[in-house]
Amino acid sequence: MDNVCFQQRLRDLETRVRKWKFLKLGLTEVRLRPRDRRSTSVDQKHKECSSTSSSPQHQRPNNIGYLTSPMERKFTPLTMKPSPSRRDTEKDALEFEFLEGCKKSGTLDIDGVKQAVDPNEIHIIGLLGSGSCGVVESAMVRSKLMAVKTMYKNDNKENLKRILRDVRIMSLCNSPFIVTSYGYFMFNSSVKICMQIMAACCEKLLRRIYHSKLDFFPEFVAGHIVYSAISALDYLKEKHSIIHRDIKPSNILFDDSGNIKLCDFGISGFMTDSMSHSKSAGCPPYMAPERLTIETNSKYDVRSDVWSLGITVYQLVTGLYPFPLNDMEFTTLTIIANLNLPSPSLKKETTRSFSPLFIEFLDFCLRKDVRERPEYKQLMKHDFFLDYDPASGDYYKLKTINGNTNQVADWFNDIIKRSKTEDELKPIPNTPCVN
Ligand SMILES: Nc1ncnc2c1ncn2[C@@H]1O[C@H](COP(=O)(O)OP(=O)(O)OP(=O)(O)O)[C@@H](O)[C@H]1O
Repeated sequence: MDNVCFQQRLRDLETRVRKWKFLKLGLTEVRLRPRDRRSTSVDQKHKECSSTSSSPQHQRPNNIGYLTSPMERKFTPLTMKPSPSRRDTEKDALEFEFLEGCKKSGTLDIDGVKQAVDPNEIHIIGLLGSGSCGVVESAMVRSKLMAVKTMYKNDNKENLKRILRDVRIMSLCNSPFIVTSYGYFMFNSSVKICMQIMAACCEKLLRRIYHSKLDFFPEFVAGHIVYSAISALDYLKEKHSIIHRDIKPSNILFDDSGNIKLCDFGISGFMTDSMSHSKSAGCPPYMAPERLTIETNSKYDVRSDVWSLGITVYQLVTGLYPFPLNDMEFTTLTIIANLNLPSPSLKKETTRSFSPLFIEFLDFCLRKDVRERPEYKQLMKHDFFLDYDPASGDYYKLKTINGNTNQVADWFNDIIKRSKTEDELKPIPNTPCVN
């Protein structure tokens, strides 16, 4: 290998590792900062209620830096700090969008009625989950049970971008396969999105199943997940030119009636020419090979989400992440990105049997070479997808065979009954720990 080629390869590898480390250290640190945790208290919420009028630009930054470990702070070179005289126009635009958003803050659409709600009327009941950007809690607002996602604003531009994207996209969407937003509240240092409450995400369900030694997701549930997720992703693409970019088990939710919906648009992107041009971080273990390669990671399309859905479904039906994780993280990404190494396939699965249609469908989703991977419209013509389409006769046949009106709801409620809530927090070996 000549020297130029070797140097290029080294830079490539270094960038990939830095991206993953950034996600794991940087964003996770933000989630765990005690200062942020404190601000979830009811007192803090009340303090913030009247704070939307003052400009966030005149505030002191509420954190010292994005990477918050003392080591990282100590060694941040001074030259990395932007000069105060140089204006960051993108950040100014984001702050402006934030202030504009404040105008609609507090107007909730509850059961078709738009109403001005005071933040004091949010009565938190308990924690539903937490992610890299905030916490989700159940709450009662004017007699309506809802999920309230609180995201903390800091001085970091990426953090602000992420919050605004989540708010904007949640407000735009109107699909039975996407969690409904009722509205939001914007404060100086945090944002709350009020949304439809769901019963559990696939990640929690998988943990319950694993620790209670139950059977992993059956094929028919995987079929409903595929149908709902692809319908949601196709809606986002066709109606709003949006690519999700963060498909993984924790972002696919079930309600008690067996409905399956997508959530979390914090790192979604708007596409131009059907391509995404942003390098925003996603969750590396679920990222498509083309997103892990330096030459292509700034230009990719919806087929990257098809890959992430394939990995997610593979994991749900087998209980296993299909790549080795017990090695260095870097090695996992290299195996995914190497097109010469084979893709995972349910064909090789020995402990459970799946229909040839399902195996073929997942093989299509998991084609490493993006040029060979189908887009949504092609997947929607596949017989496995059509079997779960309510407009197709086969779906109803499936229901009658089992003499059951809602098999997914029955399966879901049975898992909840036979497993323990505390298992939702226990990780599964050899599976990415993303929340
Ligand atoms: N509407 C909802 N109803 C019930 N639970 C929810 C709802 N939305 C989210 N959750 C729970 O909260 C968890 C975290 O939510 P979310 O993924 O939106 O946060 P996040 O900070 O954007 O996370 P990350 O980016 O790490 O995926 C979810 O995995 C899910 O378990």
